[in-house]
Amino acid sequence: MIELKNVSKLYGDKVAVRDMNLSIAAGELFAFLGPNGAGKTTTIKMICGLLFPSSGSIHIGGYEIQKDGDKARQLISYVPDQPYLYEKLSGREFLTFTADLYGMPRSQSADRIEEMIALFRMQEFVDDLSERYSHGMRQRTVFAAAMVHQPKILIVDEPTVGLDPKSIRLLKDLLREEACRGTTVFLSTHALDVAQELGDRIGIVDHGRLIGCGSLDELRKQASLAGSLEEVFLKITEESTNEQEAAA
Ligand SMILES: Nc1ncnc2c1ncn2[C@@H]1O[C@H](COP(=O)(O)OP(=O)(O)OP(=O)(O)O)[C@@H](O)[C@H]1O
Repeated sequence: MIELKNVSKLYGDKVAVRDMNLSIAAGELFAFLGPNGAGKTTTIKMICGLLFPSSGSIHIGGYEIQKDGDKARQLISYVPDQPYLYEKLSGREFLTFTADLYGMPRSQSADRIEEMIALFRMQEFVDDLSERYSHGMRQRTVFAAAMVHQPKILIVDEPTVGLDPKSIRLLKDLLREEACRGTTVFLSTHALDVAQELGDRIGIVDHGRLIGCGSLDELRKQASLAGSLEEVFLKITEESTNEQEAAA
């Protein structure tokens, strides 16, 4: 569903993503990890078609993102780490606006919007202006909007930051259910417990390179460790840093 072939991205001389190859199947929940500045956001922006690779190719549902960007983007919803809303719209108006943008007929979108309001427990605030929303309410509204047109691919950046434990549980269950329904979920996070609990596979990126990719057991083998994802992550990234330093 998501296919990156030899993808690199340069900002001037700075290599943000280096020769990345990655294939993510339909219905997979893929967790993407990496230290600050590793290249995660750049990779996400390229998958969403917001940035183009300097070299290599990206296919989304079979569509090449540079040639068939509109068709590829139609399959994707992106939930950024900062939930942005139009302050003078209510949550319900924002959901309607989003459904309109995706070309959903009003007869179809009305029921789907009600479903999303119930799923994200937005009933109490959905008709208030979003300028009054707390961070958690904003996050839930942005998620509901991202899912209103039933995207085949859901890309989420740091979804649990600033949420209370109940909302985190709701979100984790939802992402798992979406994947079970066949949605491809690409989850970028620093929360290793979330990645360990949810990820079918985990990709570790460092200095723009994919330095580990597989199930937790496969990553444990790579690190020669039987520990938690945190221990495995630290070992793999430390080895990568040592290699970089030796090469330099
Ligand atoms: N617009 C830009 N111009 C120049 N350099 C950039 C730009 N955006 C990102 N970079 C650089 O590219 C590298 C990768 O950045 P990116 O934002 O993709 O990392 P990240 O893994 O998302 O980091 P974080 O976890 O801190 O959000 C960093 O060295 C960053 O400084």
